[in-house]
Amino acid sequence: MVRIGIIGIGFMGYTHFEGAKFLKRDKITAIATRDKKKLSGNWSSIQGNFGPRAGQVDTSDLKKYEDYHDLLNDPEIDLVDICLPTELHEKVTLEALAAGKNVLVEKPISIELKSANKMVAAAEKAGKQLMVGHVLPFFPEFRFLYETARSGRLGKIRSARFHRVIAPPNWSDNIADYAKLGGWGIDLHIHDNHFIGLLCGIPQKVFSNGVMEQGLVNHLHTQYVYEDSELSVSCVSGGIAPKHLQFSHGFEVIFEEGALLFSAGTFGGEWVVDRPLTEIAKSNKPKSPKLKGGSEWCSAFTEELRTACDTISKGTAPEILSGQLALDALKICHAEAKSIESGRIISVR
Ligand SMILES: NC(=O)C1=CN([C@@H]2O[C@H](COP(=O)(O)OP(=O)(O)OC[C@H]3O[C@@H](n4cnc5c(N)ncnc54)[C@H](OP(=O)(O)O)[C@@H]3O)[C@@H](O)[C@H]2O)C=CC1
Ligand SMILES: O=C1CO[C@H](CO)[C@@H](O)[C@@H]1O
Repeated sequence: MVRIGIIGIGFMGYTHFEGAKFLKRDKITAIATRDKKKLSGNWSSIQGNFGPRAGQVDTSDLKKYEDYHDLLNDPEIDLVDICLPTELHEKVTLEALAAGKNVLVEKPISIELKSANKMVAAAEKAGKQLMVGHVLPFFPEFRFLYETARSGRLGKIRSARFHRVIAPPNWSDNIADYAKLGGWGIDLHIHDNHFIGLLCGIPQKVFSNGVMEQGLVNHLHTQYVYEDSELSVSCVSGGIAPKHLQFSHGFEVIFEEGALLFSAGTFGGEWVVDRPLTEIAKSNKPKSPKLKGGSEWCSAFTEELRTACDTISKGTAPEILSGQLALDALKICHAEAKSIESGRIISVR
């Protein structure tokens, strides 16, 4: 059994906690929160932009720490799951690695490239796993797309178009702090850059235009430029949507032998799947493929945690959660900001 300790009980801490309930072998055994109410199980202040409001949680079987350093020093923790605000990712990751722990840290790895590089290097030096919680590939529709591309069943990808759009989030002071989070061009859109990197590889260059605010990307349209000039990849992402367009994401991917389409979001507080995953192969009629993974709101997080725990027990990190891919996704974000500012195509590498 891999024993997991969560640091930070906010939207993501709660989401990971719920996701972990569906793990068979591995378990959350400890939490660290500064909030006495949360230590006693009253998590009702937590509500993010998907999933239900948290309520009363049974914390009786858990080790409970008010100071996260005590969790880091607990020899009975195998994996530290850092669900803290982004500005604390570097500090707490380095502390956890120094304490001899394997780490799963929420996305984005950091907003600064220097700090992300430092984290990846520290994990290598410590001989511990640094995994970054890029959960998108664990969402059933995205997983299906990724697995279809890997299998070659529909041939090569010719065109891929993604979108991820939100209204400015407000479930905590931390998440409402656009500037501290690096703008939505990092905080939100890094999901797409990570997934696109996984699916199509890291692009050579990007060309973006969009809305910069306070020197950071708020909303953008990006064209990803690959050596293979026949591969067209683009994405629209950002945080300029109106209040009741809380969240929306999806894709249209055209392969040599077919297409996969998907679009869904939270509109006016309701989760709406406006285009369920649809496969249109060759001259076949559209069909809805059977999807893997659970159907709970937090199932993708269960899969992410299962993969992280398997990494600890097997010792090999999959590309999906690797610190390096998370760092490459951040490099794309920085290149996009430069492209918007300069009006030029910018090299990513
Ligand atoms: N993968 C995904 O889909 C998502 C990822 N995220 C990422 O997850 C991370 C956390 O975001 P989210 O959960 O929404 O944020 P929240 O603000 O909801 O939660 C963060 C928690 O961290 C703890 N915390 C805050 N400041 C400090 C501090 N100075 N010292 C110690 N603990 C602190 C608090 O927990 P406590 O009260 O327990 O001390 C707080 O509730 C971010 O990096 C964000 O980008 C966010 C949303 C979705
Ligand atoms: O997916 C997400 C939803 O929006 C949030 C606000 O940008 C992000 O932090 C998060 O990763």
